[in-house]
Amino acid sequence: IHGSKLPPGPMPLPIIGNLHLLGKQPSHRALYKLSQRYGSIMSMRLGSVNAVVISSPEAAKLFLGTHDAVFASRPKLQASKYLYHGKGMVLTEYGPHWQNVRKFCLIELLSAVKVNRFAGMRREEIGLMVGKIRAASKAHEVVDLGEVAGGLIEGMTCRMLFGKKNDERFGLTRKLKSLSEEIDEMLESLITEKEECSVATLQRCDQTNFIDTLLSLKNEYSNTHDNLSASIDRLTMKAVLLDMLAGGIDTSKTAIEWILSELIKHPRVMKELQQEIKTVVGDKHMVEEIDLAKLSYLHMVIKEGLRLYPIAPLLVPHESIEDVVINGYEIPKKTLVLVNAWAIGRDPKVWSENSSEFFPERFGDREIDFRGPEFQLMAFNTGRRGCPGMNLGLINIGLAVSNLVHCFDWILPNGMSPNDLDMNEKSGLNMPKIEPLLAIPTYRMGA
Ligand code: HEM
Repeated sequence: IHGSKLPPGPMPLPIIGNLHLLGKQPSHRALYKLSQRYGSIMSMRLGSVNAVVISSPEAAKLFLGTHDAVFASRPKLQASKYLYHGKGMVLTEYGPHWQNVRKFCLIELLSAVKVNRFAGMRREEIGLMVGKIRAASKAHEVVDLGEVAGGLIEGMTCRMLFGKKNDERFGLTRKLKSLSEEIDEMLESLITEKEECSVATLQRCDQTNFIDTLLSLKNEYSNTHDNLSASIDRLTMKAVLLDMLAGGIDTSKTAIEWILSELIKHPRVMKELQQEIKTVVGDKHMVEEIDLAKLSYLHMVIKEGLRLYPIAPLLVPHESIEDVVINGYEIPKKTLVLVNAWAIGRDPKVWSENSSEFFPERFGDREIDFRGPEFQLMAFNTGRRGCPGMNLGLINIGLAVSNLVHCFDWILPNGMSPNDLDMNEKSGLNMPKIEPLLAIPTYRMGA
């Protein structure tokens, strides 16, 4: 395929291609600026790799809707080489192995039924979090809300996957960033420990966690030629567990931190939300999972937060599995596709001139949802490669945010005004906040 029919884009340099254009600011911002010049379907060369960057809902609909199947693979990244050789889900190329693993996870871990089974556990963890913040409130201490959210989500995720938390093997956030060998050792020992457990011990557990499910499925099917069990070898088990940890913890933690930052910055929205929660939960001291469906303003707040801060601002890179012509442009096989969810979330053509403001009411009279057919709210992407943990993620965020604002009022330390809150994001795949959100809680439920 010759250059003339590729989508427009900046002229590449030898060897580095256009990499120099990504420069100092976060890539989603740099790519947004370039797209304003070259268009919402833009060619780039990232080193020696052909890439296309998508920056409007219409273009996203073409690539991830109409031609979803063509773009359902992932490029081979450096990381996937040593982290279990693409045996998991997130970075695994399109094919039967990825299909089996994804199906298995959707049925055995992430379906509404399975997620619901852990409601009691989540309630316990929320209770522990509220208790800790209450103690901080009594002592007039400053709380790092990102850290609190991270601890909560890590605890809930580990209990779902492993049936326990707070083991000296954890400390995951640190480990995920360090050597893969260390992670491997941790997962290996967690699986072995379960394997060595007697059936009686396993049956005593009231909730079956994901490792148990993986192991029992393997035994159940080991004499058949079932695709699923053939797929679930030791390496796959570890790869999948790692994907769940990596995909599920930092994303929700970062989302909670951004949403609370915006709430503290906008006292009007905070009051409105606290009022809605009070009306729905009445005298209850905690918001429960069954209340979430009735909290429509909370959902608007969460959507607005993820519109402005899509935690994976360029999603996860997609790759095409065959040549395809879109809008007259020829897109060759093995093109890397980046979808700029951040740019789509701030496009004034979709969200009007106040697109960079935090204004949850914009969802009041519009039917825009994460699953929407028009690809405006792309934080999860709901196509073939879309986030399989969306429902779980939304429950976790909903529970954390609602309880943090129902149980506590928050002010900034050292007399800082909400207007001065730093809202800049770091470069990185999951747009973390540069400055941690520090705030002082006051318990709202009486003494
Ligand atoms: C706020 C919370 C979350 C956000 C914003 C989020 C966002 C995303 C995004 C943007 C993708 C890539 C979609 C694409 O490339 O088209 C993704 C994929 C994925 N997410 Fe999430 N996610 C969240 C929570 C979770 C949770 C709780 C889990 C599981 C416990 C999870 C597991 C995964 C996995 C396994 C994939 C890879 C899917 C595949 O390649 O087939 N995510 N997520």
